[in-house]
Amino acid sequence: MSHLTESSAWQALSSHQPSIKHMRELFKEDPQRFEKMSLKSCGFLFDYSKNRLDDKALELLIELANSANLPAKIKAMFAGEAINTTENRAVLHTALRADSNADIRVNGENIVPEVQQTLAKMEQFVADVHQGTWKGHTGKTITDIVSIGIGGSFLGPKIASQALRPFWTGHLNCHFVANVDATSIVEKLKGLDPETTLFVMSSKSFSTQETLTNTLSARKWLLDSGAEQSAVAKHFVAITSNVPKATEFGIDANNIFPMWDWVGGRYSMWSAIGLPVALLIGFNAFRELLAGAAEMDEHFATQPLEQNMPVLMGMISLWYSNFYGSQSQVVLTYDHYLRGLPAYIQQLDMESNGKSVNLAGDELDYTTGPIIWGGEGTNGQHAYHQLIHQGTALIPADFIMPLNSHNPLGEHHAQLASNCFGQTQALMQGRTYEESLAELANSSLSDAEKDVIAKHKVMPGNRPSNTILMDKLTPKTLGSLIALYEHRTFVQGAIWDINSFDQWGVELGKVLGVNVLAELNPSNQCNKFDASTNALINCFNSNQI
Ligand SMILES: O=P(O)(O)OC[C@H]1O[C@](O)(CO)[C@@H](O)[C@@H]1O
Repeated sequence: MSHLTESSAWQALSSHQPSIKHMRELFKEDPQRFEKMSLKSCGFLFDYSKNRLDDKALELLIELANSANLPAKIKAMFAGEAINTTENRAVLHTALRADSNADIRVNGENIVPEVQQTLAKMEQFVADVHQGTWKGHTGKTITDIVSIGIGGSFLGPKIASQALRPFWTGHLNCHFVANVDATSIVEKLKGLDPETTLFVMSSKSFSTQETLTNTLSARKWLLDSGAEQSAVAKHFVAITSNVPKATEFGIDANNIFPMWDWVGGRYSMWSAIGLPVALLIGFNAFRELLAGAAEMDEHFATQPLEQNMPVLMGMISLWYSNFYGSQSQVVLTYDHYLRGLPAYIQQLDMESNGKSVNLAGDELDYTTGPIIWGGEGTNGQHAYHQLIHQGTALIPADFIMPLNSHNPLGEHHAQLASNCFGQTQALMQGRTYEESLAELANSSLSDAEKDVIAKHKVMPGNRPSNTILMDKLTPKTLGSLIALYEHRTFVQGAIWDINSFDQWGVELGKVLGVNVLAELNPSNQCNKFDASTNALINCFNSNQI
């Protein structure tokens, strides 16, 4: 057994779990349950009362967090300790949104001035593009941004741009290209004018195959339109921590926005990786996004564990993973602008906490990161909610909804809200056999038929959910929301004693992919690999038309 599973809090949680009553009972017994199990902070109402929790379970979860030294680990992250131990790096996405007077040190040096300088460079660039001072090579004003990047260098800017559509200034349109599948870039470039298109190339490492290939194709598209080589400087900017490689690639040194090895890719939208967002919503709004995240940082760093939103979210999610065998969790956004958020949280959480060894490298005897998925409500209600309500898997859900719509139209928003709240209620209370039977009382079915149908209509209930409400979706609330999930991910990694900040699991596929690429040639008969891989390669080689 590991240190964690041997701990008294873990053992006590295991023994206590079977005694937790159905949530229906818990709500009946305690009229104060919502007041006790909800929290208001950073512009959110966080309702966690519809969970399989009683006072004792909550107390023990906080005890587990304490026994895993969570408070000290939070301090270590904010202080810039090298908590990404396998890469010997600090983890300081929080420094990207820290106050300009803050003093945060990496290897003895305050990194805040450098962060501020980069923000100033971004601000100037946004102003130049918006005011038309920055022009394309034929002197025309830029109208379209094409952002090229993948993973953390794509999902953050993409979902933030989508979420903040009502805040776009109207100066620009933006298109995102991530996949190496040519269809992605070809379709995005259709209808764009090379003279008025600016490419923002985002790659922390400047070595990601997809991003380099797409950038080369973008450059070819520009040059094929008749532009001279010198035009590249007017149409390409890059964000990277590998400045030498970017200049070697041909990006003008003045057009490079730095980032740093102490920012993880999936935590990087607050750095210059967020440039497409700033170009769309303007720099003041971008600063609001940072301010929202900073507010959540402050909350996370200072609030006691039992009133700390990311801590509660993290511990509740861990409760289901480790003590109920739940393998998946769902994020349901009741807001069309937030439809991309589940995919973002999926990468954030699964790339961070999809690990099977602890910091010392020992294999774990407990479950880590769950499968995160989700989508937009109410659409999901007519697709996968059936399984969440009546399937055999336990899938805790996060419901996220702004109280006010950017598009108030008739009864739409009230209907959206009623669906959101109704779903959390149905998941919690379910429907008993007796209730199902009663619903059939006036039907013409025989008693035997009623019995069968009633059994099919039974919903077990006791299915957990959190609800996160905010007044309105704004740059600030979006910043707080994303930071909330970042810190939730951190909390779980800290308890599980894993490194949430490396991603060795994605490396092998990249390396093998390069070896395979060398074999893809119509005149080649491959026999270097296993029988399946050889056959797939040879099928490809012999079918090129
Ligand atoms: O920004 P880069 O270096 O191009 O990397 C892109 C993405 O690739 C990964 O390394 C692995 O998928 C992510 O963590 C990262 O965000």
